[in-house]
Amino acid sequence: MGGLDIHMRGVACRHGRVEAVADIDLEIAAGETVALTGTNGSGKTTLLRAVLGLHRQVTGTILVGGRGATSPAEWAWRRRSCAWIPQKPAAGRFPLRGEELLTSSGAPAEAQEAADRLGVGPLARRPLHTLAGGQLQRMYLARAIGSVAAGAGVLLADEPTAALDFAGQEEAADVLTSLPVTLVVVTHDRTLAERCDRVLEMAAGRLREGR
Ligand SMILES: Nc1ncnc2c1ncn2[C@@H]1O[C@H](COP(=O)(O)OP(=O)(O)OP(=O)(O)O)[C@@H](O)[C@H]1O
Repeated sequence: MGGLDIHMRGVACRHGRVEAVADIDLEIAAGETVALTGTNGSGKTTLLRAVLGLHRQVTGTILVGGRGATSPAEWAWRRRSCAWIPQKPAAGRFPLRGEELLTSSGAPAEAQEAADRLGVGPLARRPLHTLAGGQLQRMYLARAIGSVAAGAGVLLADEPTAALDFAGQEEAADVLTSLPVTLVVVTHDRTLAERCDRVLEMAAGRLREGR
């Protein structure tokens, strides 16, 4: 199994005066699949965004594949190494089309093939904001598959099955847990959590091992 390891020591994240994440120590081995569960607002999204450098008010140490990120070149490496399925797609200034999202994976042909397999290939010409929630999640999953084909060793997925129908949830769980990467998936979906090697629970910004 491929993948990169993740190391966190004393990680804390603030949103202004709100301490969203506190005192996180975590080791995830290369190729491990980890479900991150917990109450709403407990800091799960903030923690994933911190790994990607999308959240700036972060202290402590985060290493992916043994490498920290400070310089723009290091952050560029981190973003290539970590495929990302966001909870809410960023609203850009211009409507982004499906095929642009797929191309942003770094492996457009593989991402398009994955979109075809997931049943959203023909929708790739449409602006993303015109897709139904489940179609959009499938498009992001296809982009993540492209990112892995392009060399990402980690997949950070934020509630990737929340908008899917039952069959879609099963299919997405199969795809997510069989990719040759380290998976950290924020989810409230028990079936997906049960398929992961470890379940971690967050409450009020702190982490504990669920099983
Ligand atoms: N942009 C923001 N500005 C201010 N506070 C924020 C912002 N984003 C998140 N927060 C706060 O940080 C805390 C953690 O939020 P976060 O989105 O990380 O939680 P979560 O565990 O992912 O929740 P959910 O399961 O509901 O998606 C919450 O108290 C939230 O209100």
